[in-house]
Amino acid sequence: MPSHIHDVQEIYKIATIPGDGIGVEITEAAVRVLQKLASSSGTIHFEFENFDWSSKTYLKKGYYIPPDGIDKLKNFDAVYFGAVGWPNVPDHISLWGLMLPLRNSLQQYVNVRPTRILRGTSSPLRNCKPGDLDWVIIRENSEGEYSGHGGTTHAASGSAVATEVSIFTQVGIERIMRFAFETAQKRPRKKLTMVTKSNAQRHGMVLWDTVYHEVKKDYPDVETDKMLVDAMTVRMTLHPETMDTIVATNLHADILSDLAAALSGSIGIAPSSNLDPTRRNPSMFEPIHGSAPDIAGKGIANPVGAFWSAAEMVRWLGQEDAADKLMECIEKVTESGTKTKDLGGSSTTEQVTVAVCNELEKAFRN
Ligand SMILES: NC(=O)C1=CN([C@@H]2O[C@H](COP(=O)(O)OP(=O)(O)OC[C@H]3O[C@@H](n4cnc5c(N)ncnc54)[C@H](O)[C@@H]3O)[C@@H](O)[C@H]2O)C=CC1
Ligand SMILES: CC(=O)C(=O)O
Ligand SMILES: [K+]
Ligand SMILES: [Mn+2]
Repeated sequence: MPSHIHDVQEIYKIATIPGDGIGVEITEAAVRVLQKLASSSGTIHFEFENFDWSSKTYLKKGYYIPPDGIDKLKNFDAVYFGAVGWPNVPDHISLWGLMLPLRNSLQQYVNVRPTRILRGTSSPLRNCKPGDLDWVIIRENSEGEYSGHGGTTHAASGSAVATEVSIFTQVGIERIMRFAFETAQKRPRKKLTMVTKSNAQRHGMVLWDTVYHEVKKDYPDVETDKMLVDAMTVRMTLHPETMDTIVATNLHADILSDLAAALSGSIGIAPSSNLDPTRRNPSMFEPIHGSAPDIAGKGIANPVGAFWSAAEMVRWLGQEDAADKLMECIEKVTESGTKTKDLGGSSTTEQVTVAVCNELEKAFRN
C-alpha cells in the first residue's frame, strides 16, 4: 500500500454511467480530473465503478438499466453521468430507458443548473460583461411536462390521437419552490425569479403561482419577481444582469438552461446536479448537454461542463475546498486560452483535460 493512502481521510464510491457519444469522452476526462484532484489533495479518495448502460448495450440486450441496476446504484455516494441518445435508437426510448428512470427512481427532484461567463471566455451578447450573467436555474426534475403520462390511440386509423399529460402536484411544487428560495437566500444577491406560463396554462401553472405566493412569505429577505416563460427569453437576452436565481418547471427550465448556457458562451460549459435533497439516495451529476452525435468521436467535445459537474459533485459530497480549487483550475485553463472550438479555441478534449490536471497539481502544491 503506498504510504500516502494512510493519510486518506475520506473515501467516496462513485458510479459512472458514460452512456453514448461524447458522454463517453467527457466522462473519461472527468474521471481523470477527479483522480488527479484526489491524488493532489491527498485527503480524498474516489473508488469508481463503471456501468456500461448505453444505446449500444440496449440494442444487444433490450434494456438500458438491468433489473438490479437501481439497487446497485443505491450503494454509491454519487453517480456521475455522461449523456444518453444515439441516432439508431429513437430519442424517447433512450431518454425513458436510462436518463429519466434514474432521476425518478433515485428521487432526484431538484436539478441545479448554474451558468456564468468563465474567465477567458465571452458571451455572444454584445454588451454582456462577465459579471453581468451569473445565474442558477433551479429546474423541477420529477414531474410537470416530463411525467410520462399520456398515450396514443387510433394510430392505425390515419387520425392518431396522442396526449402528453403534465402533472403538477402541490407537494412537488412546494419542495422545488423551497429549494429555490433557499438557494437564492444563500447567494449574495438574494434574488429569485419565478417562471411559469400561467396565462395560457390555467391549471398547473396557476398552482405554481399559488404555491409560490404562499412559500414566499417564509423568505422575506429574498427579493422576488415573476415572469412568463416567453418574455423570460427576452429578459435573459436583453437584461441578463437583472437576474440571479431562477425557478421553473421541468420543460421550461430544460429549455431556458440551454439558452443560459449559450448566452454564457457555450452549451459545452454548463453543469447540472440532479439532487435528492433528503440524501436518502445518491445524487447524480452531468453536464447539461446531450451525446452530440455531430461531434462524437472527433476528440473535440468541450469537457468543461463535465469538469464543472464534477466540482458540483465534490461540493455535494462535502469537500467545499476541493470543489473551489477545481473550479479555479478550470478557469485558469480557460483564461490561458486552452479552449475547445465551441469557445473559439482550437484545443482538443485531451489538451483541456491535461491542462486542468496540470493546474490541479500546482494548486495543491502551494
Ligand atoms: N441528459 C442527457 O443525457 C441528454 C441527452 N440528450 C440526447 O442527446 C442527443 C443529441 O441531442 P441534441 O439535441 O443534439 O443536443 P446536444 O446537447 O447533444 O447537442 C447540441 C449541439 O451542441 C453541441 N455540443 C453539445 N455538447 C457539446 C460539448 N461538450 N462541446 C462542444 N459542443 C457541444 C453539439 O455538437 C450540437 O451541435 C439526443 O439523443 C438527445 O435525446 C440531449 C440532452 C440531454
Ligand atoms: C433531457 C434533457 O435535455 C435534459 O435533461 O437537459
Ligand atoms: K448530459
Ligand atoms: Mn436539456
